[in-house]
Amino acid sequence: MSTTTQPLVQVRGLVNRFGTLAVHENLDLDIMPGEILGVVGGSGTGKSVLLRSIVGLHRPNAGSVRVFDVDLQALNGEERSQYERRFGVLFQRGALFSSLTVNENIALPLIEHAKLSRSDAEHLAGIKLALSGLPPHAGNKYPSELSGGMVKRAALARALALDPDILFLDEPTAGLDPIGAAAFDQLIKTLRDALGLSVFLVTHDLDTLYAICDRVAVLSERKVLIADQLDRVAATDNDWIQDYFNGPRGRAAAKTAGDNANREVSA
Ligand SMILES: Nc1ncnc2c1ncn2[C@@H]1O[C@H](COP(=O)(O)OP(=O)(O)OP(=O)(O)O)[C@@H](O)[C@H]1O
Repeated sequence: MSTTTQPLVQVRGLVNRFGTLAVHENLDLDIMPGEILGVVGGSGTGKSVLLRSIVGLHRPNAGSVRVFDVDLQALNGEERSQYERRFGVLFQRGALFSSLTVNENIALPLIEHAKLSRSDAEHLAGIKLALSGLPPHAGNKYPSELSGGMVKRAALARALALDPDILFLDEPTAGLDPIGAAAFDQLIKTLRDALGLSVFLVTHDLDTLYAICDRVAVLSERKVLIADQLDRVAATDNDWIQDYFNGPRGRAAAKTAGDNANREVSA
């Protein structure tokens, strides 16, 4: 992880309401350079809305989002989209275009935003495909012809298309079997290490938190209750946190992480 202490993203005083439903009230959060930040919270606590607010897909009712020390809300549309290109987003269901092949899906942002020719874009798409751990022949398939795990990897390849500085992942391992989920976790970590990315990762997957997250932010009561290293978060005196981290599934994930660490030490 980078030693720079200046946050890459600073969310301050974020307010999001839908009618009478208050989702966020004065929420603050930092994303540090090079970190994998896990974002957890009960269903409906506003993890996806937070992600969408940061990447510019949802306009908050109040508050600021500073990215690379620039307040994105203060920019006009064109200036803002220049910054937003530095975000790669993997949506919950992949969100690939079903009428395009995987290669065409990955090439699309390169043609539209980087103004590359189709052949250059498809060549680069092949590289992103390989980075995401997919074989070259997967590029010629349509999303409906891929397994769930391959769709996630294809969507990750598209999120990487424009060489983002920050990767936003919304429940990337949801729906994957445990082996596929563990492999995807390692892929994210490898990409972070190799490309120096920062990763904002919304998840319900305790194994992911233990395996790859540098810090964990807990959303509760319309704000970030705590954002810290996992052991400190798990020790926090809060009912939801205790149920989540120290319930049967949390203890099992912690034990697996401990066993894996011991195996690495003795190997
Ligand atoms: N566009 C919208 N219009 C109205 N309500 C919305 C909208 N988007 C989100 N919400 C509401 O905001 C709340 C937070 O939604 P969000 O999807 O961010 O939750 P989440 O923490 O990601 O949940 P989950 O873990 O179940 O995916 C929910 O009550 C949701 O119904």
